Amino acid sequence: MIEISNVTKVYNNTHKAVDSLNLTVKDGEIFGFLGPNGAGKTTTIKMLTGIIEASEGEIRLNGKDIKNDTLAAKKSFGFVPDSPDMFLRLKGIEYLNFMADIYEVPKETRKARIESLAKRFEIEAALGDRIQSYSHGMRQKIVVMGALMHNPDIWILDEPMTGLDPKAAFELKNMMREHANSGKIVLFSTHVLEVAEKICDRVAIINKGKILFCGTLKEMKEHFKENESLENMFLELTENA
Ligand SMILES: Nc1ncnc2c1ncn2[C@@H]1O[C@H](COP(=O)(O)OP(=O)(O)OP(=O)(O)O)[C@@H](O)[C@H]1O
Repeated sequence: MIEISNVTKVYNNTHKAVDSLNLTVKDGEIFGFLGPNGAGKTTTIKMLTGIIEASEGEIRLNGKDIKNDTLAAKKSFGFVPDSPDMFLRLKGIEYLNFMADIYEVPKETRKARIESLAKRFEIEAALGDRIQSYSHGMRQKIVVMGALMHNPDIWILDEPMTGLDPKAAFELKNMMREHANSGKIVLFSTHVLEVAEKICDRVAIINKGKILFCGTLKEMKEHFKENESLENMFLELTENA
């Protein structure tokens, strides 16, 4: 379970990027975090993953407080940031082994995991190449693979579909569904409404740091007018905020 309680982030003592956010993500859910540019999605994800500290409030991942029990909390999730441009000098396989080392994944387990993920993402042939020679989509794939090396209960992904070709996006969506169906959590941010519409069990819509709506897509459709496209609902939500 992910529990976000009264979380606020103020940048430079002036700019409130996230304002008194409350959110609970339950086991078995794919949870979409939706919002326009600058809404506060990445800021929330950075607080969730312990990259930055909340100005106020509390965040727990599987009961572990990200501020006071950081290591235990961090072990429970795998994180895919919004830019995959990192560790460019490493070869793909070196990066995966590096991630597996950090999370103390036994040699045999990691080998099987790398083989199975590489096959799914059709990246086997490139694992011996440096990441700097990869396309954006290939970098995205290797970062996703790295985040999954320790088989985390909670997946946290910031705009994960960006740059993936249709086959890879399809595979990732299937993997997200399988993970949620096994009783685990997937939380991801997006401003691509169709992605959320297709795979999320619940969504939260955030704008100007505040949650405007949280619930199932069905509830959202009922909440607004029947049969209206998510895009219209989304515009309605954000325009009048
Ligand atoms: N390090 C920072 N210092 C100051 N302000 C910041 C910082 N990071 C983000 N902001 C501001 O906080 C607000 C929320 O930004 P954030 O990156 O969380 O939005 P987002 O929903 O992820 O947007 P996008 O979809 O464009 O990535 C924006 O107004 C942004 O300019």
